[in-house]
Amino acid sequence: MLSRHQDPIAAIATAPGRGAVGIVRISARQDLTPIVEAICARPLRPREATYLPFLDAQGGAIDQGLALLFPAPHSYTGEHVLELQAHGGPVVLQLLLARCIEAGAALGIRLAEPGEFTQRAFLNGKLDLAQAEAVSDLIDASTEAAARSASRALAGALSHEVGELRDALIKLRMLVEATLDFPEEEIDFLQQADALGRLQRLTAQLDGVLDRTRQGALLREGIKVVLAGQPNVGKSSLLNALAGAELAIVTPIPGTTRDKVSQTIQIEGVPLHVSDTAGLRETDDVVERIGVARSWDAIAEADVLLFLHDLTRIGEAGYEAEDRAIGERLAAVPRERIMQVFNKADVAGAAQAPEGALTLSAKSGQGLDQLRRRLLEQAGWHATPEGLFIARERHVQALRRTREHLAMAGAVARQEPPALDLLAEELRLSHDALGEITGTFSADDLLGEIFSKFCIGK
Ligand SMILES: Nc1nc2c(c(=O)[nH]1)N(C=O)[C@@H](CNc1ccc(C(=O)N[C@@H](CCC(=O)O)C(=O)O)cc1)CN2
Ligand SMILES: Nc1nc2c(ncn2[C@@H]2O[C@H](COP(=O)(O)OP(=O)(O)OP(=O)(O)O)[C@@H](O)[C@H]2O)c(=O)[nH]1
Ligand SMILES: [Mg+2]
Repeated sequence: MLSRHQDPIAAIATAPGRGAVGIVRISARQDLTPIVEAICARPLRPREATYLPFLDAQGGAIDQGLALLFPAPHSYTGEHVLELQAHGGPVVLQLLLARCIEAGAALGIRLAEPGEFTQRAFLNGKLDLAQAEAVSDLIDASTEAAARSASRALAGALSHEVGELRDALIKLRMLVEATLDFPEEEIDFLQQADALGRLQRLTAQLDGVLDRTRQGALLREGIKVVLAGQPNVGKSSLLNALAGAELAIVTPIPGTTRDKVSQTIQIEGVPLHVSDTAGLRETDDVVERIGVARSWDAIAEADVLLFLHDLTRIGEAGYEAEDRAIGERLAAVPRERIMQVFNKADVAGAAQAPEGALTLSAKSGQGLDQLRRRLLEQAGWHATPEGLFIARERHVQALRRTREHLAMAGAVARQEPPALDLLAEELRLSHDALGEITGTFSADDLLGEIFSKFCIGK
């Protein structure tokens, strides 16, 4: 009995629907000659496109197209791969896929699961885990910046940076382990200083990679921006202005928005997931009350909370008391996440917002560019898109853990005399955390989770 990873697999490798051309592909450890004979009725030269009819079991043509055979290990998956490039209709591709399953029955062929081709490329050492993730990010990219940086990650940009860190870490580990192996020899002071120097350089290098990886993750995941404040201050107007579309209903009636309205917008290629919420106030209206409760839920999850105020109502006692009450309830939100923004500057005359707050008008658009800049700043975006690679929160977390263990190693190394076994252990843990990025050290459930998010056929 073969294990799951050893079954031959088949899938339609192009997006379902009507394309000009569609590809059905098969990947198998076993020689694919029986399937080639059945469907193509002639031998194929390796890696050479051959135009021929794809035959059904009765010898009739399902379609005419190009057949391409990639003998192992020189293929995408590292296994034997057969591609049948047919016309792109969904029915013809389904027929061709069913024919492949039928012709491969004796080999034990089955339909591929999501991401299974790429998972095999990973298992066979064609791609590391960060590159495999970049394949999925490239396909899912919704902006040019995301696509270009995913392509750089696929080409190995993140893997390369991680590889350099790993090499430096390995040298350091060897130094420490060598000293551990010869306990009778006195640890000389120079060697300890050397280890400390290496550790410091490695940490500085890691900080650089961590920063670029964080930028890459920002490009992929974006940030959650929540617009909150009293009714009628212009939250929905601001969402619409940022999105450039009439998404949320705007009226002069306080309490217009009852439910959260969300939209993803782009600023310099960074996705911002912006949510407009129901105005915060005490109310007897059952529906509005549920809406306000949802506003508070959204606030709790915001990366950036845009606390919106009405500049024309500054100095109004009731209005200001309400704002203070909201401010008190926001005490649980970390200060640095909150941005104070005063709206309706177009009709506010000489009214002044407090120091440090932004002033703008959702109606006239004044101040919006400054808001966009501040949002990017608040998100921690300072990258230039050139040379940037896409990354995931998972990579950032792994690098943080790598760094924490390096910091502990540093603390141990500075002790007199340093506890070498503890130092070695922290460096090992650091190395393991780093290995999670490229998958040299990854749990099976992590792999399952990553590949299951791919589309089928990839
Ligand atoms: N028709 C087709 N186009 C495609 C793919 C595919 O699978 N089929 N790809 C699927 O994602 C991407 C290209 N990825 C590929 C990666 C490696 C190999 C390959 O044959 N590798 C061999 C030989 C390398 C070489 O000649 O330099 C190897 O690694 O040994 C092919 C496609 C995008 N375009
Ligand atoms: N002059 C002016 N009017 C604005 C501006 N922004 C919003 N308004 C007006 O203020 C009123 C309320 O705007 P909304 O965007 O619905 O306010 P909101 O904060 O979403 O209100 P709720 O959904 O009730 O919480 C509408 O009449 C808008 O046209 C602005 O910048 N200038
Ligand atoms: Mg509203």
